[in-house]
Amino acid sequence: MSTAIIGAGVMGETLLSGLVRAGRRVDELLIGEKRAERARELEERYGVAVVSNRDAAAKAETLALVVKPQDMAEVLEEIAPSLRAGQLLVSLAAGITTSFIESRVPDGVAVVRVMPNTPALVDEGMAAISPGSHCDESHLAEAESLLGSVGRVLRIPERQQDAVTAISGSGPAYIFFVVESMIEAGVHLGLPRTTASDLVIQTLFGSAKMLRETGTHPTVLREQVTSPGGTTASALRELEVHRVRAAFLAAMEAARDRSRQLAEGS
Ligand SMILES: NC(=O)C1=CN([C@@H]2O[C@H](COP(=O)(O)OP(=O)(O)OC[C@H]3O[C@@H](n4cnc5c(N)ncnc54)[C@H](O)[C@@H]3O)[C@@H](O)[C@H]2O)C=CC1
Ligand SMILES: O=C(O)[C@@H]1CCC=N1
Repeated sequence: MSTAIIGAGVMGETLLSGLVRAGRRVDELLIGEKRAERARELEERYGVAVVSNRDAAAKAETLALVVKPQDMAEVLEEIAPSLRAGQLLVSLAAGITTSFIESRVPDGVAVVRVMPNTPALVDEGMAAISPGSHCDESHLAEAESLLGSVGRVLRIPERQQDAVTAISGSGPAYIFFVVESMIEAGVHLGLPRTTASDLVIQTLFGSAKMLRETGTHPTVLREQVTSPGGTTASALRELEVHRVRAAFLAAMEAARDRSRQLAEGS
């Protein structure tokens, strides 16, 4: 059973490397990639075959579509003549709906929409998957196995995908932004950059592990750190004064709205 990845940029390579780590045979993987230099790089790095999108569509049973939303219509136009009923298209593109894809491919081609994220690179990804209208359990299971090789997978109704994109799809960027900000603040407080960086990264890792392993609500965990009249209370007051909570709400609404716009091709 061969699987093709069309579009091997950041997310395409993340998926490819995860499949290889999970033990998928390289001769069962195909890549379609527009940039010749990038194609060569991946051939050298993974020993994987880079073929035309049409060949990938003709040969693979499952195709992961990992191009930008703005390039999706062009790719579908290119591969549609080579597709046949029974194949599975797994789209990882933000905003693009299953109906957008289904209306551009032959009847009987199954479509699953996925929102992955980059922590998949270290097998700690979070992916949300939704079935299109011609999907059965075997298609969902195949998409689950594809994304399950690089992290957790959740099945959700497609109407939730834009909100999911704003949380877990874009989410790693918010976390990295907070990390950058805390390191920079540490430098302002007089710490060497490497010390500040070590402190922030381990604090993030430890906090994430506490959330996952204790299952305790984040409010309770935050209260445990906040001694009455202490340092944390002083810091948190500043975050409230600077409306960080409201900023997250506005930021994530903007991401959700942008995901909706991408579906319209802008
Ligand atoms: N980067 C991320 O964190 C996430 C990205 N995504 C989705 O993944 C998709 C790809 O995003 P990135 O990897 O960040 O972008 P990217 O720009 O790094 O990768 C896109 C790749 O597609 C290739 N490409 C463009 N047109 C092509 C065509 N006609 N045939 C073959 N290859 C073609 C480009 O050369 C490029 O290598 C997007 O739809 C995005 O919404 C989803 C979740 C997270
Ligand atoms: O920024 C983007 O559009 C993509 C989708 C989610 C994360 N990266």
